Amino acid sequence: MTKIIVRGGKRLSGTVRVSGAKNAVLPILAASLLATEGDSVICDVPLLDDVMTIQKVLASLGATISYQDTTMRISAGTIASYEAPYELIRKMRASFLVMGPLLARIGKVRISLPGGCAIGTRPIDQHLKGFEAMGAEITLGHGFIEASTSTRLKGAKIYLDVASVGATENIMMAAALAEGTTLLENAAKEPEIVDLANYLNAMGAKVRGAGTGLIRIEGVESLHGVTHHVIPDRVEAGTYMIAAAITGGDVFVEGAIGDHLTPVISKLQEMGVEVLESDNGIRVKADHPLKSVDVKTLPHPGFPTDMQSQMMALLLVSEGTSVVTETVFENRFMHVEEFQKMNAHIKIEGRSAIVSGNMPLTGAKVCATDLRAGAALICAALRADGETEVTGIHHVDRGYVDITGKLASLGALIHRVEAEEEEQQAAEVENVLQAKAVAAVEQVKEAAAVIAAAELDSASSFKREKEATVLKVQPTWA
Ligand SMILES: CC(=O)N[C@H]1[C@@H](OP(=O)(O)OP(=O)(O)OC[C@H]2O[C@@H](n3ccc(=O)[nH]c3=O)[C@H](O)[C@@H]2O)O[C@H](CO)[C@@H](O)[C@@H]1O
Ligand SMILES: C=C(OP(=O)(O)O)C(=O)O
Repeated sequence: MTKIIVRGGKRLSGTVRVSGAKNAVLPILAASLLATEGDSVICDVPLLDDVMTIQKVLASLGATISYQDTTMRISAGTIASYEAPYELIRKMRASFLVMGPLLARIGKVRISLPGGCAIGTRPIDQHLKGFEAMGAEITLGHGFIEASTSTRLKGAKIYLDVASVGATENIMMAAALAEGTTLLENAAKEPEIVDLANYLNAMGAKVRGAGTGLIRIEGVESLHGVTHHVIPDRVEAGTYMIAAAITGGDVFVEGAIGDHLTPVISKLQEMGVEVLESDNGIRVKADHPLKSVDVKTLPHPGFPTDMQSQMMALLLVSEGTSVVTETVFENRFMHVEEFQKMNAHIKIEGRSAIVSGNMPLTGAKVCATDLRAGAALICAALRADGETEVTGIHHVDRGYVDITGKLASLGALIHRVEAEEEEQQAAEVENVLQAKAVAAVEQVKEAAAVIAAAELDSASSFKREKEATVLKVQPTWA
């Protein structure tokens, strides 16, 4: 089992660079399917497990992909299949984002219901409602969705019941090639939506209003490949800001954009953390004790649900009691049980967690129940007394580029043990034990031999004595 081992108590300092945003690059790579001409060149791609998964989905549909360092080149001139493979779609929620581009580009798609982190039920009704409004016929059965349209999709007025990030992105991509204008109301406003709109517009689309609740998309006949730089990952940046604050450290998070992190920055400042924004990053300085604050997750520009568990880790070591309320997903408190193994005192009441601050955290064996839970446990471990072993690392690998390397560069005592490495270590220990056992047997044998020799020696001297005696008592006639 792969694990990350952290010895807590080190104050972090130095500079850490943020990678490209996972939640921006995934829809952008899906949108590359819309380019009939020219290659799409995507720069600052974070090389994460999720990126590898979507790359495989695109390849299975007929796109050609190559990459060098963090630059990916996609050629989607030919789409060879309308069927997205089940094994890939079930692995990751964002792979469902190929539905909009496929419908718009070839008018047909067969895709399984998506998987992803177990943080709630995560329906896709708003995506489907949007496609249906644009003229797609949709059937559902046996865990699969089939959608088709005999003509080009038609622009429509679509009101989202919830400001869903994924539905906004999927509908925006489909509408980019639809006939006529689409008005998307109650759209999500996340920075990743704006990045996708910028990418689509560079490809030749006409998307206006991204970042507000009303997006207007005027459909165009075709789109072409372009070069695009992905925005920095605000959740990764926020995680390093928490890591700095929880250790009472002083860290410059290079590349972090203040405007994308307003709710996180303002909560940190309320707690007494010094946050200094500049053109090329954000510096975080903290001196304990920190004050407790209440946090409620909301769609952007509210406090991001993807930062809730990391924030909870920080609240565990602040003075007083805090209330953390999760309104975006109905089951995103699974990290609480793991924190409790580290001596955290947290009580869940409905959609809120009552967090007792100022608890001396202790190292423990814990498991990442989802991506951000894993990051939060690592943050708590940086502050805990003793050693913490975090398993469930495949979740963390979905969203953090080299988290151990980046934290170690800030002075954290952290390392990763790969499953094979662990097996190898176990085999080495077994070899050593076996060698010791063999040596012990040899020693026992040697000792036994010595004893036997001694016994033999005393037996022969006894025999010699006896013989001597016998000789002595021999009759004179012999
Ligand atoms: C790859 C990606 O970008 N993932 C992010 C995206 O996920 P994702 O796009 O899946 O999240 P959504 O914004 O769609 O989900 C928000 C809420 O809307 C509900 N909902 C969503 C769609 C739908 O058709 N019907 C419906 O009821 C969901 O169950 C959830 O309660 O936004 C989430 C909310 O900021 C983040 O936590 C994820 O990190
Ligand atoms: C929940 C997340 O991702 P996904 O939507 O891909 O499951 C996340 O990034 O925290």
